Amino acid sequence: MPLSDEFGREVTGVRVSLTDRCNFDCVYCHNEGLGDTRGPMEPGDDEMGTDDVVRFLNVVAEYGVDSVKLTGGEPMLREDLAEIIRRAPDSMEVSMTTNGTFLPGRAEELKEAGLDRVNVSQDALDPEEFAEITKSGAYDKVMEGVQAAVDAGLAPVKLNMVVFEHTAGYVEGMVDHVAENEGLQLQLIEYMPELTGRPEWNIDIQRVHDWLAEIADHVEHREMHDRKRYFVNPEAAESVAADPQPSELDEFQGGMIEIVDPVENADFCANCGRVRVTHEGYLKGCLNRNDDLQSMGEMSREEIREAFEQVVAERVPYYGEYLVENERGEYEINEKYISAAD
Ligand SMILES: Nc1nc2c(ncn2[C@@H]2O[C@H](COP(=O)(O)OP(=O)(O)OP(=O)(O)O)[C@@H](O)[C@H]2O)c(=O)[nH]1
Ligand SMILES: C[S@@+](CC[C@H](N)C(=O)[O-])C[C@H]1O[C@@H](n2cnc3c(N)ncnc32)[C@H](O)[C@@H]1O
Ligand code: SF4
Ligand code: SF4
Repeated sequence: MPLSDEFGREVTGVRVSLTDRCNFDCVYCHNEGLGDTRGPMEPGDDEMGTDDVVRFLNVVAEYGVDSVKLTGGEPMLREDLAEIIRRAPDSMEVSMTTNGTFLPGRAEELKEAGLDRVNVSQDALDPEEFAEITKSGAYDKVMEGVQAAVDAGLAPVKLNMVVFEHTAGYVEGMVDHVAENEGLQLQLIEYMPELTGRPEWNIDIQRVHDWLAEIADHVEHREMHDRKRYFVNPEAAESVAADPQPSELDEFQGGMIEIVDPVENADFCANCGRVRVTHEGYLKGCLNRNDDLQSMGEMSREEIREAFEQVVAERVPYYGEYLVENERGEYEINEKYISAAD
């Protein structure tokens, strides 16, 4: 039976950041709240070891956690990635979010190890625009990586595109791209300035919703985060039942566009059921907070249990509870959490 926080939010998933290292330097990167990705590429002493990650997953599986997202930094920089996946509990769906550069030649091996699916970050279809955003010349590798993931059956392969000032003009092209290419789906992620600053890069995500609603044949709500999914490929949309089961939607292969819009969205936070783990082995109840880190000590099973129960008990929806709207419509820290934020 999954644990719930005092806002009735069950925790059924974990997001594990395997490293804060990365071979890219994306201009928008929040690095899951862990600071700058730049620095040495060699494994740091501070990273959780293979056994710690596996032990953690086994303990939380006992609490009904049935999915894990491996992320980073760039999770494919971890040499023990396949081993972690292989030793993850069978009861868990294992997915990964990656920049895709290391997928060529390795996607098959990860699939065999038990990886179910991948999300690959891709913010533009043009190599120069791509380089401008990621500060990397690895465009061809990423395109190859996406194809390698499709070929290996890591489905659905979701392309993650951050929608902000630099990319707003590429959204239409990306929508066409996934509609035309079988095996791909698109996640349009609202730029989150909370950890990175630059609020002037924000675009109005509602305009993207409105545009997709106009061209979509079918619209669904995903339970997680109350996210909206638009089905834009007419032929593909017809193959979805009138009242599809979530599993059918997950299998949908073409023209599906999901919007991830967490910014100032209390409904998104009210439906948030995932706890995070930093590469150093700290639990974290919310992406946007840095005052809720919970140590797992030496990561014995008992310490993991205690810390996990505590972090769940202390989870708070960020928008709507930790931050509340004032009379001017701006979000500010709820008075009852002000001492925690100091
Ligand atoms: N604020 C906030 N943003 C999130 C949350 N989950 C995902 N995001 C944003 O969406 C980005 C992409 O998430 P992914 O790692 O691809 O995974 P996902 O979309 O959440 O999960 P799946 O759709 O199940 O693959 C994250 O890096 C965040 O920017 C969340 O719980 N809170
Ligand atoms: C931090 S990255 C880690 C995994 C991997 N390196 C990658 O890029 O896919 C995870 C996701 O966060 C997204 N992301 C990073 N910074 C963001 C921001 N400020 N706003 C919205 N999404 C962001 C990225 O686009 C990526 O899809
Ligand atoms: S690839 Fe991922 S972790 Fe690396 S800089 Fe880009 S968004 Fe951040
Ligand atoms: S509560 Fe935090 S982690 Fe959950 S959706 Fe809101 S901002 Fe994201």
